Amino acid sequence: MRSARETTSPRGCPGRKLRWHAFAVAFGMLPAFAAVRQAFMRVFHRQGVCTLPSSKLRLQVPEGRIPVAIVAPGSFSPPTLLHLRMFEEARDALERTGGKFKVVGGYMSPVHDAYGKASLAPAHHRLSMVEAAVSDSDWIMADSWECLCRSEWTPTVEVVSRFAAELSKVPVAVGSNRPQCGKVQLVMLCGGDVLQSFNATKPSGERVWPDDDVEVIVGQHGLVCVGRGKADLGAIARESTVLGKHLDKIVLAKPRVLTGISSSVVRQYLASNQSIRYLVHDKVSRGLFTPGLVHCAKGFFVQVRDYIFKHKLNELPNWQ
Ligand SMILES: Nc1ncnc2c1ncn2[C@@H]1O[C@H](COP(=O)(O)OP(=O)(O)OP(=O)(O)O)[C@@H](O)[C@H]1O
Ligand SMILES: NC(=O)c1ccc[n+]([C@@H]2O[C@H](COP(=O)(O)O)[C@@H](O)[C@H]2O)c1
Repeated sequence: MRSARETTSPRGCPGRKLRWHAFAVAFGMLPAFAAVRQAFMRVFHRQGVCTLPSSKLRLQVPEGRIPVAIVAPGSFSPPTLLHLRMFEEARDALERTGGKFKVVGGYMSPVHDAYGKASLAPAHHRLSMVEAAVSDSDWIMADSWECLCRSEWTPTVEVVSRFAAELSKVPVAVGSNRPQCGKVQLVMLCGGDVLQSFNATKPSGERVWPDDDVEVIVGQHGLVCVGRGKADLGAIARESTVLGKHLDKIVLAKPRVLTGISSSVVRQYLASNQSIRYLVHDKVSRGLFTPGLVHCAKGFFVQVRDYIFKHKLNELPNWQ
């Protein structure tokens, strides 16, 4: 497998972008500078700080295979081992689908703080934890565009479309053909709860996911969904008007092992001062990835504990 690091990037000068990115990340690790970092990332967006990471992309796939990249939008507050496991399940499911696809890379895209869920740790902490969680994966990457390079929450359809547009600039070789742009197909990755939410309506009567958005995400790109519980995902997809039209674009993965691990469970462990080891990647739980991450992980712990202290909670806070 050739990696993008060994090749000349189609978008030129990756070294310079990486140095800028390293500076931006190091700078933003200091919590006091979080807002400055966001502004900094936005200002330098045009200069390449927020360009798509491509170092782990596979640039060659076997003859007859469609190169596919996977993007999982989510809160990742914090990222758990099951988020990583979800990517492995999704890749296996896609590559099993009639030997049609070859997965060339995966992206975790933490949502912007402005999404407004009370359980969101600040974006720079979540991004750093995601970066730590994927640090020893040879194919999953963390992308900062959605959480740090935008000034507000971005509907997922736009996130997915931006990934597709960026990946269309990456030349990939199929078999012995010369590398060509526009070959990579993008699919969104989600858990069964998100698939169910495609049919959900807010108390205001508004759809959680507008049908037009689902039409683009699933109909134009594709969806791989990993079961989290006993829900019959096939039935959910068939019974939905918009999903039902695109069953050929939906791949369902049914993990052999189900656990109740979720970010909320991890937050509850943290809140009650219990170990979170083996629920999250070790580098996330120990915060030993970089000096920056020590800060980040401590920041996250301190946030939760401060909350408990401040509110004199004897019980677990309801962070959901
Ligand atoms: N155990 C799991 N199996 C399959 N998908 C999962 C699992 N945990 C999370 N996901 C999926 O990962 C994506 C991001 O999830 P998110 O960051 O909201 O995590 P979460 O564990 O559901 O968080 P929370 O507990 O805070 O609601 C979503 O598509 C979600 O369905
Ligand atoms: N209409 C939309 O684009 C839409 C709706 C709900 C959730 N989402 C995304 O789904 C992800 C998970 O959100 P929840 O944790 O609320 O399920 C987030 O990245 C969020 O941006 C998008």
